[in-house]
Amino acid sequence: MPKILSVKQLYAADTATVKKNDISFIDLMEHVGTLCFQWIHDRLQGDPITIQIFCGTGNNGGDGLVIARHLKQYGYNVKTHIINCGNDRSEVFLKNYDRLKEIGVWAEMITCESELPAVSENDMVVDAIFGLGLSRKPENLIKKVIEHINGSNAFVLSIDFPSGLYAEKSVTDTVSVVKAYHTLTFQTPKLAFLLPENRYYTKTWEVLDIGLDAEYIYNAKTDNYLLYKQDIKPMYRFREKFSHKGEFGHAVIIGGSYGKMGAVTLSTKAAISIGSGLVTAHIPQCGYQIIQTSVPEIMVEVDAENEMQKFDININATVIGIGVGMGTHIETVKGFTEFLNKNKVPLVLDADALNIISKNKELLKLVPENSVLTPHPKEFERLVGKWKNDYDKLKKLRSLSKKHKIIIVLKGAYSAIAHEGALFFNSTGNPALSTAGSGDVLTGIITGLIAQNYHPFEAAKMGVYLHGKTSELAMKTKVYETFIASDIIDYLSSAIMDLLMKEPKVVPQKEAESKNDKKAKPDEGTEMYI
Ligand SMILES: NC(=O)C1=CN([C@@H]2O[C@H](COP(=O)(O)OP(=O)(O)OC[C@H]3O[C@@H](n4cnc5c(N)ncnc54)[C@H](OP(=O)(O)O)[C@@H]3O)[C@@H](O)[C@H]2O)[C@H](O)CC1
Ligand SMILES: [K+]
Repeated sequence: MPKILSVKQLYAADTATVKKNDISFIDLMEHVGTLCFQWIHDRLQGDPITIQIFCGTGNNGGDGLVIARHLKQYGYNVKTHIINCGNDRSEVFLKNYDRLKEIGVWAEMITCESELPAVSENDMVVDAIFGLGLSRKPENLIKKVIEHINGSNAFVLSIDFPSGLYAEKSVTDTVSVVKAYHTLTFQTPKLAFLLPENRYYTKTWEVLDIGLDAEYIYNAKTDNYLLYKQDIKPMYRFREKFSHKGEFGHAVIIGGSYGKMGAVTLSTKAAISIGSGLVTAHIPQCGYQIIQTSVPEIMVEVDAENEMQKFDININATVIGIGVGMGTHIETVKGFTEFLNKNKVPLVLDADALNIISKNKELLKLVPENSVLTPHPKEFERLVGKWKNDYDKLKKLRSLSKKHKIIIVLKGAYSAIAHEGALFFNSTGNPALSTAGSGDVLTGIITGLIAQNYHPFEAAKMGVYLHGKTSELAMKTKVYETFIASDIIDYLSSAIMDLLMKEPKVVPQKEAESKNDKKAKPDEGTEMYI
């Protein structure tokens, strides 16, 4: 599972790599810079645009100088600038400065504002000012350079980090951070890229495997992980030939109120679609016909007329998903409180179940261990109060989950799943999921997975992953705006199939070119994993 390492661990990984792998730091930097150059070259293919490289005087700047040298040697139109960041110059920065001179290139020194080079919107900017080593907010000349880059409208590629963005704390001066289009970050994902407060600093990012010591990374302890397909795939359970619906559990969804029956419709439909053996909707009477007509595959139990009051479930439920569209009527609050007092079944709590708990936090003590809570940020704020910044929010997330031994899915662009003090960030999804009912579907998916005996932690990770994946797969025929919550359910099969497909083999470009005459089979790389 991809680990998100701390700055300290990344520096230690460097040291371990140099020590154990018989490679000097200058060679490591050469390797890193060459990878970045290759990334650029693969995309530009010799395009004569101007590439402006802005370097600091630490090792991030050193990477920039390596990139500049290789680009120059390949005939690119490169302008290299070094920003006077003070008197310190790292040893490998200086070495690469000399290597650049050796091929006849003198980097321009920017020592004052009047020396800022013109940057056109048609240029490409490589930002190699600061990386992991940023120790304070950029000021004076450096801030001016960053503002100049941001004002240019050029395509900005940041090396390792958008300069000015801290790896593990919040930015205090939002204008002194480079706003990159893309960031090539080294070896591991960075926590900073997953936080909404940093959304404007890099539109996209990717991890370059720079070959840091695998043993160090394997043994490094962390509480932050990014979930990818390879982490979810092994969880998937194939059905046996003689299996029957009795083996796949009974999911109950409690919720709904007058005018909000759509939420239960979506949740129950998602629970049955993800494979729960049986599904029952426990709803107010006003929703009876609606649910029976819209989801014929499920059963229905009714409560009071227009909202939930009694919560008298007469089913041997494997798991109960509760709260969607439920409202917070005074009688609902009363009934829900009594329900929590009596209930022993694992729960998935969403929406109004969370809103009711927010108003009486003592209720959290009644939530069974390993239940799953699925708040969106506003619901989470109601539960834990305001946070100072996104790092503080994550701290609150860990501590609430740990304190009550529950799993919390904090929904967002990188939904964070908290379990036993650790955070697991989801990597799938896109803004198409920002649509009404999307959360109700997620509740149904997670509930339906738990019904099938997936551990609630597994169900949360797999559910969030598949939910996100549907939105990616749908973009072949839809756009963000036209994708609605029902589409998530419709695309669940595709998301599961995608999970089971082997990854297409990535052939390095040179190898691919040399094999050009040998035609690839059309279905190569899409073989089923069975
Ligand atoms: N394992 C890897 O990931 C590899 C990373 N590489 C690259 O190295 C950088 C990290 O390099 P480092 O030299 O440690 O740090 P930076 O280049 O980011 O910057 C450090 C220098 O900048 C000064 N600094 C920091 N903040 C400011 C500021 N606001 N204003 C002015 N100057 C600043 C800092 O000064 P101090 O006073 O704090 O000491 C340093 O002089 C990593 O990100 C990768 O790009 C390697 O290429 C290979 C392996
Ligand atoms: K940078």
